[in-house]
Amino acid sequence: MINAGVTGASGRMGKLIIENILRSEDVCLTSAFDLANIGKDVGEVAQIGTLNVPISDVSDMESVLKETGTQVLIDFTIANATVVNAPRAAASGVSLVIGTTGFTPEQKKAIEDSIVENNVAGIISPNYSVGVNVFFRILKEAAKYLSDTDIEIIEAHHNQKKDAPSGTAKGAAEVISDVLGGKDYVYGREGLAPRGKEIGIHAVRGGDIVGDHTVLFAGDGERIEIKHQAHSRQAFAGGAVKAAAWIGSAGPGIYTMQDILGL
Ligand SMILES: NC(=O)C1=CN([C@@H]2O[C@H](COP(=O)(O)OP(=O)(O)OC[C@H]3O[C@@H](n4cnc5c(N)ncnc54)[C@H](OP(=O)(O)O)[C@@H]3O)[C@@H](O)[C@H]2O)C=CC1
Ligand SMILES: O=C(O)C1=N[C@H](C(=O)O)C[C@H](O)C1
Repeated sequence: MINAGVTGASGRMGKLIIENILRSEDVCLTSAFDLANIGKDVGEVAQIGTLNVPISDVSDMESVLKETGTQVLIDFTIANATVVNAPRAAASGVSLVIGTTGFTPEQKKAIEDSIVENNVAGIISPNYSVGVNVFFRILKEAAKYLSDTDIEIIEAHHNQKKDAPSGTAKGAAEVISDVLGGKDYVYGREGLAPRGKEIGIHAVRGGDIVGDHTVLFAGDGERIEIKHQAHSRQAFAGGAVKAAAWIGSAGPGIYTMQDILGL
């Protein structure tokens, strides 16, 4: 059994991850952190019954992780918080499953460095669903044969999402760019904006859309659209708990969802 903590425990993803941990035979909830509801039982906040795990203030992170024997921290918060909290957990010898998106390249590198320097295991993935990771794999194949087409990525999410474009859209662009030997990205277009060889990336925000990603390869006289749609956050939460079970028994290093899913 792996002892897991959850940061962002009162958030949309945090609450669902806690529900998934309760159903898991491999992962056990030992700690929870957030900005609000400090001291309240995390199960009561998530409206799933008393769990006897209080929500702790992140300022007490090191002592709480130690006292509770937490081995893996699952973090779905916001980039500016993760870049501070994840290295603190790593320095306490705790492995990391990071779902937060919106990092700058420097923030992502700082977290990766903390994983390596502290000899823990860690994964930073913009999307823990099986489907999106298969979608990435399909994009890698498609890009090999469609290098002459115009490539556009369109993502749509709910109106509460803070970062844009999504981490998954940026991940899709990276997969394609790697195959094509490096591409420039253009985020949206306005005014005089003739198309070049870039990958266009476009973000739509509205209502309760869970997460749609479409990659368009448009050529002369034809086009291919490759699309993933999440119907429920369960697709992400289930994957994050699976990753925690895997990371908790892995050796030190930085891993990907491809490693965990065997893709
Ligand atoms: N990788 C994946 O598969 C997925 C990734 N995500 C990403 O996960 C992140 C969270 O998404 P979501 O759950 O929808 O967002 P929410 O805003 O619902 O949840 C985030 C939670 O983190 C809390 N928080 C903010 N700052 C801190 C901090 N310093 N310490 C502890 N807790 C903090 C927030 O508190 P408060 O509200 O008070 O600010 C909130 O409770 C986003 O970056 C999103 O893009 C989402 C879905 C899937
Ligand atoms: O904020 C969300 O909701 C989501 N964020 C992730 C992202 O930015 O790619 C993953 C998913 O699409 C939902």
